[in-house]
Order: sequence, then C-alpha cells, then structure tokens
Amino acid sequence: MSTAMRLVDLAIIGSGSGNSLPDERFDDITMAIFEEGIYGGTCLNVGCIPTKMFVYAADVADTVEEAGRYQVRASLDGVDWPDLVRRVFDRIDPISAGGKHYRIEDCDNITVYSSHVRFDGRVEVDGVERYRLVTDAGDVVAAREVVIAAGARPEIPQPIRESNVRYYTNDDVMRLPELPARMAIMGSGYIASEFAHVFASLGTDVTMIARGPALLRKMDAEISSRFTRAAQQKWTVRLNEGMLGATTLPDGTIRLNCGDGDHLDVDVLLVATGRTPNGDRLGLDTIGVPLTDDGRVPTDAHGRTPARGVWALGDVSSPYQLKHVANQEQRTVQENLLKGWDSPDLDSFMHQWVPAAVFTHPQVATVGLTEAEAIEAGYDLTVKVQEYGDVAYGWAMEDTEGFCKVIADRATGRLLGVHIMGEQAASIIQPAIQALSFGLGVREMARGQYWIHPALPEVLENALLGLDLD
Ligand SMILES: Cc1cc2nc3c(=O)[nH]c(=O)nc-3n(C[C@H](O)[C@H](O)[C@H](O)COP(=O)(O)OP(=O)(O)OC[C@H]3O[C@@H](n4cnc5c(N)ncnc54)[C@H](O)[C@@H]3O)c2cc1C
Ligand SMILES: NC(=O)c1ccc[n+]([C@@H]2O[C@H](COP(=O)([O-])OP(=O)(O)OC[C@H]3O[C@@H](n4cnc5c(N)ncnc54)[C@H](O)[C@@H]3O)[C@@H](O)[C@H]2O)c1
Repeated sequence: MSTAMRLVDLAIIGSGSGNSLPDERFDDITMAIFEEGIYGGTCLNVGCIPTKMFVYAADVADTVEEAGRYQVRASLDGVDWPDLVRRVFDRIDPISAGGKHYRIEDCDNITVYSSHVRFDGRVEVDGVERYRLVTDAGDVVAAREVVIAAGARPEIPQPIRESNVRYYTNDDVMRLPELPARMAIMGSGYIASEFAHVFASLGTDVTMIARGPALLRKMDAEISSRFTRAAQQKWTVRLNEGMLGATTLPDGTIRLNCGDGDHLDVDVLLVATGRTPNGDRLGLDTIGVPLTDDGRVPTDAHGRTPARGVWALGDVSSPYQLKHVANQEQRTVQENLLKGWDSPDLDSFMHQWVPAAVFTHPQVATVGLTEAEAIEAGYDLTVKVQEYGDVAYGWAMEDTEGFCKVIADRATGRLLGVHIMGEQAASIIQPAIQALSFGLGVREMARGQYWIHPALPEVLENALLGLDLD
C-alpha cells in the first residue's frame, strides 16, 4: 500500500475491454489499470469464451444422442465433468495470468492495481485538474483522463439474496467440482438459456424457472414461442413462476418455494436474472456524474461522460451488454483519446443493427427490428418465415425445428429485421447483418449474389425470395 498520490495521464477502470485500450500509440503516456477481479474481465474468464467451450461440449453430446436418427450407432456413456472443467480453465486461466503479467512486467508506462477503485472528486496538481482515484488497498492515483470500463455484475433477486442459500452465477457455476444431478436455473434470458442447454445436454436434470409466460421474451415473438416449445422438449420449463424464497435442507438440498405453494428440490441453484452495470460502485457522485434511469454511466455517441476527460465504454454504460459492442466502443474511445476530447471529428459508437446470438439449443440469432417493433414503428410490413426443413440442407438433416424469419419494408424493399432459430443460426445471419449495415435491398441481396447450393444459408435466401414486395 502506498498513500503517496501517483500522477498518471490516463486511468482505466476494468481490465476486460479496457485492457485492449493501451497499444503502442499510448507508449509515451503514463497509465494505471485497476482490476478488482480476475484479469481480463467477463468475456474471457466467466462469459463468452468459457461458456462457448461448454456449449460446444454440450453440442457434441447432443450430436451423439441424435445419431440414431441418421442410422449411426453411438451412445452417450457419460461426461467427464471434472476433466471438462480442467480442460476449459487450463486454456483460459493462463491467458488471464499472461495478460496481467505482460502489463505488469513488460509495459513500463503502466501500473496495475489489483483492487477495487472509486472516484474521490477532483484535485488540482501543478495547475492541471485531475481525477482523484482511491483503491480499497489505500492507493491514491490522480489522472488527467479516465476510461470507465467497469462492466456489469449478476443481479440477484431479493428473495434469493435474503434466503441465505448457496446459489451460483456465471462467475462460479462453470467450476462446480461435479456435474449436479438436479439444477434449477432462475431466469429465462441469454445466460439461463445457454446454461440450460449445457447442463441438460451433459446429463443434469434441469428446471428453468421463468417469471413470464415464455423464454427469451426480448426476442421476436415467433422466436420466443418456438424456442420455449423446443426447450420444453429438452428440459423442464416452469413458466409464470413466482419465487418466494429458498431454504437449505439438512442434507444440503436447496428447496425453492414457488408462488403456488409448490416447491422444487435441487442440488444447485443457478441465478441468471440479468446483469447490473457497475457504475453504482464508482463514487461517480463525487465528480457529478449521475447514472441513467437504468443504472448505466451516461455517455454521448463518442463515449464522453458529462465529466470532462472521463470516458466510458462497454457493459457499464452501453445499452447493449454484448462483447462485440464493447469491442467496438473500446476502439471508438481508443481513437477518440488520441484525437482529443474536443476534436471535431470524433469516432462514434455503432449502435444501429446490433446483432446477437444465444448459443443454446436450438441456436438463436437476431438483428434489427422484431415484427412487433416494426409494426409499432408504422412500417407497411412484409414478413416471411422459411422453415429449415424446406430448403435442401435442412431437408437432408430432416430438421423439424429451425426457421428463418425476415421482415422487410414493402414500399422500399429494405430489410428491417432477421430472426433465426436453428443449426448455425449465428453464422447464417451474417449476410443479413451486412445487408442492413450497408443498406443493401432485399432483391439485390437475394439475386445479386450466389448462395452456395445446397448450403444452409439457402434458408435466408429463400426467406428473402418469399417476401411480398411492391
Ligand atoms: C455468461 C456470459 C456469457 C456471455 N456470452 C456472450 C457472448 O457469447 N457474446 C457476447 O457478445 N457477449 C457475451 N456476454 C457479454 C460479454 O461478456 C460482455 O458484454 C463483455 O464482456 C463486457 O465487457 P466490458 O469490458 O464492458 O466489461 P468486463 O469484461 O466485465 O470488464 C469489467 C472489469 O472491471 C472490473 N471492475 C469493475 N468495477 C471495478 C472497480 N470499481 N475497480 C476495479 N475494477 C473494477 C471487473 O472486475 C471486470 O473485470 C456474456 C456474458 C456472460 C455473463
Ligand atoms: N450469447 C450472448 O451474446 C450472451 C450470453 C450471455 C449473456 N449475454 C449478455 O449478458 C446479459 C445478461 O444476461 P442474462 O441472461 O442475465 O439477462 P437477460 O436480460 O437476457 O435475461 C434476464 C432474465 O431474468 C428474468 N428476471 C429478471 N429479474 C427476475 C426476477 N426477479 N425473478 C425471476 N426472473 C427474473 C428476466 O425476465 C429475463 O428472462 C444479456 O442481456 C446479454 O446482453 C450475452
């Protein structure tokens, strides 16, 4: 611990997307990086990357389970969970450790503080106004500019918080010492749907507890309803379920008390009910930055917060809690730091046509408006739903679940939204993201290029051809 105030040009709060900021163009300034948790942030350590390693294993298990449909003899004899956990984190942990080691040992102009940090007002040093930052370990840093890249944390509903039962989140569920026999997953969004697939396919008896009438409710209604039906075939889904609380039985079983007087006994409770941005733990009141109504650090389109010299990016401030968005915002703020706060040609966040995918089973991918949003916006719509089973490769697969829904503006022939559920949805949707981003019309997109026959993207091609345009 050092109580002397260290002066730096730039302070970065958070080592997720924040750690990618300093490149060789920043070599001649001094920097501090603050990280209270695992170096490298959510995506690398407890988010996108490890989850997809488990998802891939779950997909392999599903393939074996389904093999008999294709006259392939195979049987799933079991899953070596501890070995799977070891393989995943033997690959991930060294990347985190290596990233931290690199910053500490090889970057002379960067100091890493492994502690929670918060703002403590402003301080003037040699006539220059700086932000005073104080760590829980007692370090004091005064920075001319600050980038807040502090991410988000799991939101835990009050009945669970107050029950004192042991619950898991994405932070620790992937390191369970053994595969649980019974698991309850609270939530019905991205994280709940991905982990339900992982654990159900690897052999756990999964019950998903949704407070609403369907899963993935922020998605287009057709995706939400058809995904809910598909999920009900694979694991137990309790819809419209109020959770009153939970207790731990003497043998360690977690008993969840449901709203209808019923209860559910499980070995592991996983909470996946949204993520709260970490801006509320940064002392932002000391520098006069109020949070938005939904708890985000406010920024303009260039990443500037209301406090001059303080920038923000990623889950702490973005309306999209997605890594590809955090990365784009990071590149934007990086460029803008180099251009300067008052530059007339600052780069901007790209918040139009933000795609997303849920790596569950069946996979889901989405970009643009849902049908309800397009109607609300007043468009004269044309909509086509193309089944996977009705294009060549889907037919070969004898697919019965997958579909691609395209929504377009009848008058202009422009695409408005695309929503896909099924095999490789996250990859098949990419041409639609490109068309929306570059303003390609439906006809041009469908007939102005080849679509490889008989590849699965023909499901998108056929959906486009099925639209009723003026
Ligand atoms: C289970 C899961 C799966 C996901 N899968 C995907 C996916 O497949 N695709 C996708 O696009 N997105 C996915 N996401 C979302 C994605 O992980 C996030 O959008 C992204 O990681 C956000 O990056 P960030 O840099 O904003 O924040 P983070 O990576 O969370 O970094 C913030 C860092 O700041 C640190 N910090 C916070 N406050 C302080 C403080 N006061 N002092 C010091 N340090 C602090 C935190 O410890 C953290 O390490 C997933 C998220 C989860 C939870
Ligand atoms: N593949 C991906 O890109 C991916 C994967 C995981 C997470 N993420 C990101 O992380 C974010 C957080 O994921 P998430 O799944 O936690 O959030 P989410 O917003 O997707 O889903 C939260 C769910 O919790 C439910 N919920 C909220 N409060 C509740 C309560 N008190 N009781 C019962 N249910 C409650 C909501 O109805 C909703 O179904 C996502 O929005 C997404 O942006 C992305």
